[in-house]
Amino acid sequence: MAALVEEILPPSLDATAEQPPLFDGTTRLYTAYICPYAQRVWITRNYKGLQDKIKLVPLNLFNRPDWYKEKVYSPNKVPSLEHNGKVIGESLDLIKYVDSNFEGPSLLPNDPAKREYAEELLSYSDTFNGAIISSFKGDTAKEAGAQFDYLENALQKFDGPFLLGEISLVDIAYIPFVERFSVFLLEAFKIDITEGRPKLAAWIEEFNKIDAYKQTKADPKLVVEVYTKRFLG
Ligand SMILES: N[C@@H](CCC(=O)N[C@@H](CS)C(=O)NCC(=O)O)C(=O)O
Repeated sequence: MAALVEEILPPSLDATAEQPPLFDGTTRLYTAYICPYAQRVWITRNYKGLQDKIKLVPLNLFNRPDWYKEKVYSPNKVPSLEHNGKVIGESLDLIKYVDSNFEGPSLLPNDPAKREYAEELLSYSDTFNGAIISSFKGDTAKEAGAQFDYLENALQKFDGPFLLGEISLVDIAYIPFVERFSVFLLEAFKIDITEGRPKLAAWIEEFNKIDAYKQTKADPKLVVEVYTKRFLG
């Protein structure tokens, strides 16, 4: 369940910050507020009501503390999760890990047909993101449009506003990216991704009602700034 009271978010740690204790029994999500991969795990944690069980350790990715790579997680990326004496990474693995190793509502249905489709959609997410990012330097409307059509079609497969009907890890895997692409495409290309895609529009609207998600949304101004620099520079 979503927390009723809005969580006060801790400040991001930069290169000057001291390392929090490691393996002291606290479960920690090393994250960055701007990172869509980390946001997947953050939403999962919030949705399952694990705010008191999984502590957020936000990092400033532009001025990262050396101890993160040296002592915590050598790939030096976020997200990573410190739990039970080890640190593990990769957002798609982490959302499944958090779903199956912690309490709270399950975020994967038991229905085998839905499970199979979940895997298909999860493994498609890198292709989806990659195609949209490369569309920024190509025929944006056509190439990005094809990816949003894919989601629009996927949303028609099961009854209900979410990809498997009910909300699941699959929706949580896509929303951080759709959120950023939607802001950036509108601002930089005047493309409204919901135009002519009623299912996608309803999906985004449903998400915006969920506190577990709302609290994780990225600052749209920062998204535009970072994306413009990274993809149009
Ligand atoms: N495949 C990874 C990707 C994580 C990732 O690329 N995170 C970015 C921030 S959004 C990062 O930490 N980049 C820092 C770097 O690559 O040095 C996952 O799904 O968790």
